[in-house]
Amino acid sequence: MMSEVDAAWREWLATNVSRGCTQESMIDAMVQGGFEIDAAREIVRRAASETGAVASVIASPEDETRAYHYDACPVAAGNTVHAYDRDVTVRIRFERPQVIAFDDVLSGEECAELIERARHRLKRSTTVNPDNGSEDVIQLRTSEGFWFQRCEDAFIERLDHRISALMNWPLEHGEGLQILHYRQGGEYRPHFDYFPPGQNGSVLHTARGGQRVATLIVYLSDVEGGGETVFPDAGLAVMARQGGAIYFRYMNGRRQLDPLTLHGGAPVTSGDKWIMTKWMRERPYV
Ligand SMILES: O=C(O)CCC(=O)C(=O)O
Ligand SMILES: [Fe+2]
Repeated sequence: MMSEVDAAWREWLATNVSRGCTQESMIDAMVQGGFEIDAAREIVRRAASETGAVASVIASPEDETRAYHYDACPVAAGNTVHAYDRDVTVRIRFERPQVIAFDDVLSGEECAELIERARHRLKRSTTVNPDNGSEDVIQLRTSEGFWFQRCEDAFIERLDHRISALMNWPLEHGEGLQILHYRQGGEYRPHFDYFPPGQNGSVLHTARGGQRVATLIVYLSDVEGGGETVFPDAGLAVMARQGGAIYFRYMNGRRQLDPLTLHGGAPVTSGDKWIMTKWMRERPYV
């Protein structure tokens, strides 16, 4: 457990406070980064009062525009999107944060094939260590995962093309598809998919392709109980339904990051949960 706030964490705190992040979201991120919850609460409270005092002295009209600016929705208006080789149904559009839920991104057969291919190749999921960028197994993320190489064969290539068309973002900017399996009791506590600016570990991850800009999570199975994707600061929960997906965007054209995209996978109370995730980067991921 960490209790010391080094220079990188200090900068991260100051940036997030001035950007208007909620204290709860910062506390969550610090706990994910290895801090004890009470220490994180106290550190965030102190940072908010210090930075808040400075900010109020230097406040200018510009500060009001520092809140995350929402660019136009990445998915064109309409009830269906033609994505490469498939018509995908739009279910829900949410503006703040920018979240879109879809049905029929994958067929039942495609979901089953992905699960079969991944089943024997799963490894316990890791999380990025904020200090040194290494991938650690921690309790906050109890699932098993497997990565496909981008376009590794004809089947995966077709899905990579479809997902890139759906996300309206170049295929070359995408990480390889990741499969995750949660058993009963498995969960992924609230976190950001972007690499927190100002953390040493983030440097390693953004060296290739830059920052993450958006996520697509495809549900490969229905879940008997629990397992919804939750956005605690937005008061939003999306149920896992086989073939459906959720798209959320957190970096805009000004390179601001949207703290409202704090999200997690709620505990699976009954049955299994399988998902497939695509993360898009700001630049080609090569
Ligand atoms: O399991 C979920 O619904 C969320 C997964 C997630 O947030 C992630 O893999 O980054
Ligand atoms: Fe995530």
